[in-house]
Amino acid sequence: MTIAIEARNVAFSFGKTPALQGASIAVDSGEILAIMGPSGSGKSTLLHCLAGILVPESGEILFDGARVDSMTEHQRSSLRRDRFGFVFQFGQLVPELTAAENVALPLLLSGVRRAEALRKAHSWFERLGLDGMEHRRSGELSGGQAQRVALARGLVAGPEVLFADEPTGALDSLTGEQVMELMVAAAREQGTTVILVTHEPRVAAYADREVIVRDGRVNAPERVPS
Ligand SMILES: Nc1ncnc2c1ncn2[C@@H]1O[C@H](COP(=O)(O)OP(=O)(O)OP(=O)(O)O)[C@@H](O)[C@H]1O
Repeated sequence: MTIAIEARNVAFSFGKTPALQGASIAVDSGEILAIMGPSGSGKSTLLHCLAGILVPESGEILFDGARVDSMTEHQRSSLRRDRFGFVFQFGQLVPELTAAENVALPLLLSGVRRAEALRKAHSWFERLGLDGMEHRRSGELSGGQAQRVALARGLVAGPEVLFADEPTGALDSLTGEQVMELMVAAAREQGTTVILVTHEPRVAAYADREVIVRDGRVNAPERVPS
């Protein structure tokens, strides 16, 4: 197995609040990893450090042989745009844009021509059960539909790593499972590595592996003796 992305002994604080205190994790290429753990344990901070959104105070982030933590802001921004995809808890669609324009956004930002970007965006609607929703704005979509649009936006540019922070957190459990099924199927098809933060065991069950973050460090899950 090739390692896609790795955190080595990463520390990060918000002012005097330590969020990560020596967190290490290596994620295999194509692996779907669930990061679990109590509220405030550092899950989102770890995701943000891996994704090059936050820069660790110490430790290393490695992606495809490169040190993400020592890149310039411009390099990290290009990395996020060109090689990573993101899905957040509240879809965070741009309300002024149609669903199709929202999905096309990462392609437009990478310089793909508008017609081509919209064509690629449209192909995701049928795939995610969103036929006919292309021209709606986010206010005209249900929570589950909006989150599927956000998922399409996260995957449309064929990212090597998809970062998903509580992607089902705002959905009821059935809708959440539908989003997870689509996410896992699309990721497997594209060979995308997925790093998923969730506090829901039913959501984590879709992953190949679960780790637990406690007090800013990563542990393997505790096994209940049988
Ligand atoms: N922007 C911020 N400013 C100040 N402190 C923060 C900020 N973001 C997170 N923290 C603190 O850092 C620690 C880790 O937060 P983080 O959001 O990574 O935890 P989490 O495990 O993702 O929590 P949750 O499950 O509640 O989302 C917590 O003590 C939190 O209060």
